[in-house]
Amino acid sequence: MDDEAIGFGIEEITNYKIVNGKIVFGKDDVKRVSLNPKKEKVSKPKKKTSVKKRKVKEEDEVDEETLKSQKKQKMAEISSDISLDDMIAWKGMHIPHLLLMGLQKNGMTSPTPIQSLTLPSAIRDHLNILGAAPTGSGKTLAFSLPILTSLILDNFDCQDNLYALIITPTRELAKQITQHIENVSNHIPLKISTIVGGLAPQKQERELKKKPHIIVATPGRLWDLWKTGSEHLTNCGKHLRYLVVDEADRMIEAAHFDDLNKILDQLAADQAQGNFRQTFVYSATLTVVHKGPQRYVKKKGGRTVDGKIQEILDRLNIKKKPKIVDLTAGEKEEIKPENLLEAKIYCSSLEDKDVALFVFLQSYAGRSLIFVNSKDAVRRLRSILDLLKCPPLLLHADMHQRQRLKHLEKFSSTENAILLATDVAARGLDIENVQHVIHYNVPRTAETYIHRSGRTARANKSGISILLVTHDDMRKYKNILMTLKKDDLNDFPLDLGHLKVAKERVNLARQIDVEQHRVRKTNVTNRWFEQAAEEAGIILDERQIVDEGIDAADFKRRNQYLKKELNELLKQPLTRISTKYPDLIVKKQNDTDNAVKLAKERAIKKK
Ligand SMILES: Nc1ncnc2c1ncn2[C@@H]1O[C@H](COP(=O)(O)OP(=O)(O)OP(=O)(O)O)[C@@H](O)[C@H]1O
Repeated sequence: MDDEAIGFGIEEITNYKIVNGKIVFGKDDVKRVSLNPKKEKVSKPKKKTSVKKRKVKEEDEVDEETLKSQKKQKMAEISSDISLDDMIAWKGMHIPHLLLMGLQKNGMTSPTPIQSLTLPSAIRDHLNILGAAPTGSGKTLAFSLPILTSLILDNFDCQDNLYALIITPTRELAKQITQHIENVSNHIPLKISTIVGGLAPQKQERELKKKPHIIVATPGRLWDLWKTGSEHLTNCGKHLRYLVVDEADRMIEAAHFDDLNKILDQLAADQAQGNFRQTFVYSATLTVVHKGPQRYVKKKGGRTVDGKIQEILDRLNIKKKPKIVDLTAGEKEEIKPENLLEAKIYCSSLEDKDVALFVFLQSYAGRSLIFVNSKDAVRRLRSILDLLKCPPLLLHADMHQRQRLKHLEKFSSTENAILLATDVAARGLDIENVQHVIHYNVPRTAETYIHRSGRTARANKSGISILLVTHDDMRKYKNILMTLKKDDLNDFPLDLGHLKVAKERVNLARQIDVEQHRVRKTNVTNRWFEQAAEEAGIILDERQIVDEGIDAADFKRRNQYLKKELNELLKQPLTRISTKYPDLIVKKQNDTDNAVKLAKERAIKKK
């Protein structure tokens, strides 16, 4: 990091009012006061300062140097005498007072390492940034604070043009980023909109008519609105000052890249000559490259770190060399957050996995997030956990958006809750106090493993990630270990004292589920045949009816009997609910200062 950045006085704006949604600065004298109480002196005679409403020049007139010096001048002019003693750690980050107030309100009294290492370069030096840092380390504010700072310094005067565009892979993440930005923006007249699929496009078109300064979007819906000629988007490239691609390594994967590419092409085509735009690219796995058998490595697109970075720069069309801050690289480095404990439970069969999961959920209270690889697995596990009286909330791509958000909200607000999800929940979601992440299925890539695990142990809190592994998973498991440069994960010492009892219950639940599912499937198939025959006006041949030898009355009787038996067993508590973990889980709290120091040393070494 550039040490020059530190020591640049903290910028504060205090003499303002908000009139008609705009900041109007007072004409009072202002003074620069050190936030360091020791250095605080009686202020010098004050210079008359007024921050005039600035007409935004046509972008093609604004060159980088002019912009830099204008901003620097304003930074030097704007100061205050309000004491923010507890915010001293933000000194040198070039964050205006209005934002410091928002940060203070949210208890963010010091920047996280990725914020310390990127904010001065983004705000003062106007650099493009490529940032890699562990999950839960504050990357959202690392890219949001420079945008908000710039908007404040420009007095929100962007003539109703789109100022910043943040693109992200999932709807929930888009909503969450908007929320994080709003949380620290309560002192500024910010207009921000979330544009995602799954909600009525008409409503989002109305949102765009409000001409937000910032749009947070998923690429599919954004491109849909762009295509239909939404005014706020058409030609926005001429004025757009900030482009953020969050979870960039995911965004350039095939599933998302088509729409993203069209958006980037449009932005490039609209960009006027000399236009100064900053691009921020962030992810926890930006620099993860696959190690392992050559065949696997090739398939997963892994090469060298430099190769991967270059690919991202090329795909996102970033021409000007960015500042790269990588807090996940290095031979001995761990990509995971410091307070995350990783472990595995070896299971000899799928049945064993179900038993291990049940015993774990019964033994440890708290918020647990279970990841599976498919919607089929969601269906099966949901049914079994329901029968075992551990009902999970669900999150997968086939659910209606409202339902997805409702389940997430319920999970976030319930102390002992289970969320059963596909990888749609793997990236970015910031749910407070998730204590356990359980990988019921071994993920397909190391990146997914890192992101899933990162839903716990966020913002210096502790958490556990447990991988359930069977013999069939071994190849995938070994490949993940190789990429993460680990020999093996510790075994989680699950208390199997109640194994026999647990097995009995789980097996009953599995049996009920298999039978229920068979009946349901047969009914659905037959209903489909009947409907098709009716629509075609033909009489259904008896041989076409699927007959699995199921007698409806028989099934009902048996189903009721098994359920009653299971419910009787479940009346006896399996183990005592505990919040204590085995010894290996106790971890020290992270020391942010040390982390910053370490990261700086690393950055210097890398150079
Ligand atoms: N300076 C700070 N001080 C205290 N808490 C912070 C600070 N910056 C961010 N946080 C909090 O840390 C949590 C994690 O932040 P964020 O979601 O930005 O992580 P992330 O690095 O983007 O994670 P992921 O890689 O999983 O997307 C959030 O709850 C956020 O409010």
